[in-house]
Amino acid sequence: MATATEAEAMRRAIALAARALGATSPNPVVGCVLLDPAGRVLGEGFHQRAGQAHAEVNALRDAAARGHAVRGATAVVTLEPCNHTGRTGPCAQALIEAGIARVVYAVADPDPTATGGAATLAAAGVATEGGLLAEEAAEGNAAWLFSVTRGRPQVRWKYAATLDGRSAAADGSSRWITSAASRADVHRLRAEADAVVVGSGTLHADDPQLAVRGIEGAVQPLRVVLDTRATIRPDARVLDDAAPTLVVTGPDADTRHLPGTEVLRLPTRDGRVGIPELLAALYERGVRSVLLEGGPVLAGAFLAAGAVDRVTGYLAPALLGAGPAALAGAGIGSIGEALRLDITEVTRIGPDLRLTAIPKSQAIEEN
Ligand SMILES: NC(=O)C1=CN([C@@H]2O[C@H](COP(=O)(O)OP(=O)(O)OC[C@H]3O[C@@H](n4cnc5c(N)ncnc54)[C@H](OP(=O)(O)O)[C@@H]3O)[C@@H](O)[C@H]2O)C=CC1
Ligand SMILES: Nc1c(N[C@@H]2O[C@H](COP(=O)(O)O)[C@@H](O)[C@H]2O)[nH]c(=O)[nH]c1=O
Repeated sequence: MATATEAEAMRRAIALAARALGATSPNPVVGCVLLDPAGRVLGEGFHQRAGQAHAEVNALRDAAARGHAVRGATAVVTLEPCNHTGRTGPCAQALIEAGIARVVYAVADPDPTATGGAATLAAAGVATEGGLLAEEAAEGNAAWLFSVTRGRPQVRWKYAATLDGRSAAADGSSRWITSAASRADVHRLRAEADAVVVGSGTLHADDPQLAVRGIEGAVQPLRVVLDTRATIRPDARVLDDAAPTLVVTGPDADTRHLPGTEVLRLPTRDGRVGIPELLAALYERGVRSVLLEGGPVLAGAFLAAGAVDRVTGYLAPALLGAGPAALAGAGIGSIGEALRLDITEVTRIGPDLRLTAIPKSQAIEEN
């Protein structure tokens, strides 16, 4: 049984892991704390970027830098230590070689190429225990765990609307519905995502930049524009150098006006870029989480494709009475077909409300 000190160390490891959310894909976020037999912290670390040292190795280095020997110590890790040699060596082996006597981890590694660390540790005589604070640790790694088991990124649809559910005014103007505080909060969502996606409608109406602003050290997500016929103008703000951008078109789009822009041609469905094809291609590029920023037509198409996994709505205390609804054309005709969600969070942000919700079907699956 894990001790209260180990549980406290796991909470710290989960917090450490969260610091790198949005920066590690295609890898998970992982945190690690090393304890001596009396429960004192010897070292701690987290995985900061794909290709760089894993959490366990950083914690071992931290202990060494602090002048602490780790032989006989306990490693508390948010994810089962990996068992494979990828860009870095296997962590299970590193822990064994360092003389770690006990490993307590939260979540088993579902990645078929990396799994098996617990068995390797146990075979080497290391006392190994999984499942400590598993739910909290899994929530911290939700997008990665989701994507690795399904082979597509997890999609969070974000929208801003008035209390009567309008996402733009009747004349098409929509800047700004929500407060500056809410819009700043959206930049945190962008920073946590690997890619931010909009359709050509939003592109032409808003000329959005879609980069993370105001968060120091944030890794910029890939900006993705779904533009079947490549109607984007070369001077669109989304093509500036603040972050990488991918313009996704149908197979026959004329892109001669976009020299130097990365274009991905995908098959169409009903004359528009295919969403399953898009998600598969993004996964292939290492994208594990997508922030879908609109607009209503594209959001409806994602919903119809069964590809809305999280919803974050910012509701402003304003009424419009006309103008597009937040979501259009999702192919839902009767109340029985409504996608039912569980609200998992409600927070006041300045004058607005932020709501987060998860489809009921996924909540059942994940419990
Ligand atoms: N309040 C908010 O949160 C937001 C509001 N808005 C507002 O919404 C309005 C724009 O809305 P909207 O036109 O819905 O914008 P979208 O960004 O949803 O763009 C829709 C267009 O995307 C293209 N597209 C490419 N592939 C697909 C696909 N598989 N499914 C659906 N569309 C696809 C289509 O054009 P094509 O095939 O020709 O490329 C389609 O017409 C603006 O007024 C904007 O200000 C926008 C975003 C957020
Ligand atoms: N109007 C509206 C939003 N609109 C979204 O923000 C995008 C603009 O991004 P950027 O150019 O980077 O600031 C825009 O295209 C649309 O996706 N978001 C909100 O949080 N609140 C708002 O009231």
